[in-house]
Amino acid sequence: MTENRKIGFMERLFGAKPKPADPSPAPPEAEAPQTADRPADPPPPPPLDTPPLSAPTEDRAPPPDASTAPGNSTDMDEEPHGLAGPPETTVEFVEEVEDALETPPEPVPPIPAPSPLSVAADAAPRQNWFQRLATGLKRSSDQLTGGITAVFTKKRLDEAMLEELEDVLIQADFGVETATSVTDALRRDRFDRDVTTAEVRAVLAGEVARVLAPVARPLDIDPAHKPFVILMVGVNGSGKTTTIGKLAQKLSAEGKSVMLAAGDTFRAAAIEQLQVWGRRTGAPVVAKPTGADASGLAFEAVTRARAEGSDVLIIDTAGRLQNRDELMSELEKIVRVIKKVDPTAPHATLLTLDATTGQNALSQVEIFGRRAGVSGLVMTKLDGTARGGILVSIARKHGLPVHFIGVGEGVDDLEPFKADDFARAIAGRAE
Ligand SMILES: Nc1nc2c(ncn2[C@@H]2O[C@H](COP(=O)(O)OP(=O)(O)OP(=O)(O)O)[C@@H](O)[C@H]2O)c(=O)[nH]1
Repeated sequence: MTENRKIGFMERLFGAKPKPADPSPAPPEAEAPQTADRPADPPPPPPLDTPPLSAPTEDRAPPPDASTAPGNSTDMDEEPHGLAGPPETTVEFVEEVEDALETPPEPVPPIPAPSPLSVAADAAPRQNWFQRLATGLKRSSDQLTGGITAVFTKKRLDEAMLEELEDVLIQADFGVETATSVTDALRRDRFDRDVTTAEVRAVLAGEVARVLAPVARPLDIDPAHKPFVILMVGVNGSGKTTTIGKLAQKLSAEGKSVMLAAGDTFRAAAIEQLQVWGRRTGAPVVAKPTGADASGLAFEAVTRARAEGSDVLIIDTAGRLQNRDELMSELEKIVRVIKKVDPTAPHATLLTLDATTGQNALSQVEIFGRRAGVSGLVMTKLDGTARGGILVSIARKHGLPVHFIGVGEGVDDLEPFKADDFARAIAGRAE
């Protein structure tokens, strides 16, 4: 019987009822003309789902303009990626950046980043984190609940229902192993007995929590390192800069002195975006004019943070696709140069993963891990996908710590990752 089931399962995977196309094959290398300093990045892999709430997924089309968060937009944002002569090369701009470097920023009390989501949240009664998590994961949980309800039309659990459930879970990106462990557990405990959808969701939540518990690890800022250097890496538009802002806010609120480094020297808008976050959180920002060498900037930033006794230095980097060898080499160089100032740094290299990129995230973890020595993950935009199960696939395959997850653009929408909460929210067990 098991044998029959396995054959049926493979057929369903690759045969009569295939899973939707896997976007993981890397997009072809851009053959478009390259700029003198740096090739224009091809767009990041397309999301599998309908675009999320507002601007975010738009940002991942070329150019990867990250600055659509209110307060961050500039005229420059309209510039196509890589076009010559943007205003950031003007004397005024350069002076502005240099002035910003010279003038110590006035301490500004941290204010939450305004966003359509946080504004809406302010109007409504304030949600606690679990409620926001459950709201953020609603697309995923609705899709799952709908799929499970459609499968469990009969009371008594039979093999056909288990096979269909396996499909539902695989299509939600939980991965084959998690899907089979859920159905194996149900087969073992419930076969030929009455089962409700709530019981199925409870089994799913249990399995998800079991897989995620070992990777749900907080980001430990070791005070022995001063500064504790965090390098933020990821593909274009995955949420690096926004995550840096949210992290800076959290760390400042804990009483740590934070310095930021605008290492995405390729985009003026990214530099400005970080400066806005710096003003909001009272963190000084080390920046250079667009086009400056990113590793040189990282060197300066570590040197300055050390001289000023900062507790934490967070270095932004330009978004890059993992299959762009020369850009990944540039990242390796940044790491090498940081080590010249402090051989133990970076103390954390965080990969931000956009949950809407689906299966491609697996290859991002693998290649960024190999080239940049990723120490932990931040998964953003879980609110923009119905396939939040991808986090479970990544945890099972790579076992890297997941420090934070993002379920919105607001400053409160990033929280330390907790396996149980995530499991309950995604399985629609918000009670
Ligand atoms: N809905 C939602 N949007 C998010 C989340 N995190 C980030 N964003 C949005 O995603 C967009 C891109 O974020 P950025 O932080 O600029 O991304 P980036 O990785 O720095 O981008 P590049 O510098 O182009 O590589 C912005 O509009 C953010 O507001 C999240 O958890 N949920």
